[in-house]
Amino acid sequence: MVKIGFIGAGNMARAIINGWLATGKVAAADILIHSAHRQSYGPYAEEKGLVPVESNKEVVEQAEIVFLAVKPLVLGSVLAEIKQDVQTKKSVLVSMVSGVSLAEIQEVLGNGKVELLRIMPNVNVEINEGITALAGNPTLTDEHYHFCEDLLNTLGKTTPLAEKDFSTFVALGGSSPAFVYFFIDSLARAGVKYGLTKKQATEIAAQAVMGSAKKILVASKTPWELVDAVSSPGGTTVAGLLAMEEAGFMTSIVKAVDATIAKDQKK
Ligand SMILES: NC(=O)C1=CN([C@@H]2O[C@H](COP(=O)(O)OP(=O)(O)OC[C@H]3O[C@@H](n4cnc5c(N)ncnc54)[C@H](O)[C@@H]3O)[C@@H](O)[C@H]2O)C=CC1
Ligand SMILES: O=C(O)[C@@H]1CCC=N1
Repeated sequence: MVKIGFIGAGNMARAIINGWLATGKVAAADILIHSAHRQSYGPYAEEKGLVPVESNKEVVEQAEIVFLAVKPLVLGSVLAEIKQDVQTKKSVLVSMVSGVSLAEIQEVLGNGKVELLRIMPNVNVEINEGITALAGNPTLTDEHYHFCEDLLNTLGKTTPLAEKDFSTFVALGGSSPAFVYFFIDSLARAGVKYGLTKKQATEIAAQAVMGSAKKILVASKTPWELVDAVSSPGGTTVAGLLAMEEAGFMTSIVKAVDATIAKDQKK
């Protein structure tokens, strides 16, 4: 089997790995992992049956596909560390690092042609309900692109995306789970204000959000038409919607997207 390596063992690496292990798409023994500190990847590797290795270089030496799951600030030093081995081994590098383009990665790696895939997943890949954007560099073969796409499709949905749109995708797909969790928590907190327990209120709010998202994905109506369908004339929903708008609901969402994009483009 193809060996898959992870450099970085944080939230995103674990979400992807846990998603694969849940479906059996990738065997634990085919996943190699290393990160900055033994205590941050050793116990996790042992718990899941992954193969812990001693250095980033070793990940590249032993894996055909290498996922870069580190923060933008450390990417440069990681690339410098593995540069030689990537050229020799001809590994495919898959970067999920936000705000770093394929051209910037290639520049650090030097002139040799390296197969690169840039992805932007979200944490919901852990429960196989993620959305992941993909952009390959010209060197990436169709075979390797489709292999990675197939791996990522088991984690939810994937979409090919022009690199110029990655910052927008970060806001709408990568960071947005946090925005939605925040919305659910706010709704639940309001339920607590009126006497529900937090657990009860969170379950009600989360189920309502999940059902609403599913409805939008299967309905032939636009979200606005669905809003109208819930809003009975003179009823409770329209009163709530107008209060949300008075508090600037849509503006607050657009501002969140603006700020996310601005931050991504500053990395
Ligand atoms: N958390 C999320 O929801 C998403 C994160 N991303 C991207 O994924 C990347 C990782 O994010 P998280 O997992 O959230 O961060 P994290 O902070 O949870 O994990 C970072 C990992 O990198 C390791 N690390 C640090 N220096 C290292 C080095 N020199 N060599 C090897 N490993 C090293 C750390 O030990 C840690 O395991 C970031 O670039 C982020 O932009 C992309 C999509 C969603
Ligand atoms: O907060 C971040 O920088 C990363 C990118 C997308 C989600 N988390």
